[in-house]
Amino acid sequence: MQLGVIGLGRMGRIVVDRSLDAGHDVVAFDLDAEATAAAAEAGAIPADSVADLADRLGEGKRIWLMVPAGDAVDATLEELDPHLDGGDVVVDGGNSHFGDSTRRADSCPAAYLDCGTSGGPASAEAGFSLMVGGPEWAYEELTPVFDAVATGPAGHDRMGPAGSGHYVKMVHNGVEYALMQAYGEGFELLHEGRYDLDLEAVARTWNNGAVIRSWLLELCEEAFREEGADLGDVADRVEGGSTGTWTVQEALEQEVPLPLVYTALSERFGSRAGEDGRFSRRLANRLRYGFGRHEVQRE
Ligand SMILES: NC(=O)C1=CN([C@@H]2O[C@H](COP(=O)(O)OP(=O)(O)OC[C@H]3O[C@@H](n4cnc5c(N)ncnc54)[C@H](O)[C@@H]3O)[C@@H](O)[C@H]2O)C=CC1
Ligand SMILES: O=C(CO)[C@H](O)[C@H](O)COP(=O)(O)O
Repeated sequence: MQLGVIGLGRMGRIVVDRSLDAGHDVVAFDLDAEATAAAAEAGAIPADSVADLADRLGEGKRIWLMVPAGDAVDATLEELDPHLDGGDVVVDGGNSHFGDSTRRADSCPAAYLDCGTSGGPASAEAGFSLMVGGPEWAYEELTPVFDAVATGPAGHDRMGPAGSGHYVKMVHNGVEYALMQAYGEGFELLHEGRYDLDLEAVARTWNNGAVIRSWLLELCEEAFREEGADLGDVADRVEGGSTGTWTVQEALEQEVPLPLVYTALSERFGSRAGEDGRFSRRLANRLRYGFGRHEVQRE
């Protein structure tokens, strides 16, 4: 299949590389010319604008957007609009709000797939987990690309109609916040508590057979190995928060109690309000680098 990829940062570049590896042809564009040139070096056909990318794709365009959520998605869709028709498919693989995605699906001339993407840049080799919303025919049409970008056929599925893919990814991120909070609290007590413990050894032991083993816990182990058991100069400041905020807003609207997600989100806000250093938040700060390559805030 021929795939156009717009947005070649940490995540988009992985979409390009995994698609190329699976034998697909890729036309690539990023506002940053260096990112486009790097994708070309890897084997993609470079485009010098959104219009150029659309021209190079011809009829039956399949286009994957991996730009920051919000204005960049709308700006790209506006540029694509005159080049699209009902036989084309656009995938938004970023962390867009599900409400934005349903609005875009309504106005986009092409079939529109909202695709929640999990795994982060750290999953370049293993592949992502993809949660897709939108028309069934478009999902089936893009399945060879989803097979390539995900861990394989089991790593993606159609969640339902427009918006559902990003809705599921929003809730996924709420769970991610709560899990980070839970591990953070446990390690904080172990760090402050009555024994002088090697937290890397604790995490390694837990990761081998314990009920609470997980990839996030492997990233805790990695963080202690690389930063030291006291997390060195990793600051008590946790950035991000948009997807967790949306999760809590949706829970309030649906009257579903989500105290853990709300607490984890509040901890992030607290970390940015000058409250004093908490080990749990320092670990959350470092874990965001582990899965997302988000910059670590340091003292
Ligand atoms: N980093 C992560 O762990 C994950 C990120 N995501 C989502 O994937 C999307 C991309 O994230 P990253 O790759 O991490 O960001 P990034 O900042 O590494 O890359 C974004 C790229 O988009 C380009 N760009 C921005 N506006 C553009 C436009 N109008 N036209 C063309 N290119 C444009 C930038 O030059 C940059 O190369 C975001 O929505 C993010 O929330 C989703 C899952 C995990
Ligand atoms: O979607 C992701 C992981 O699943 C991204 O890494 C996202 O940026 C995480 O959210 P936040 O930036 O609020 O920590």
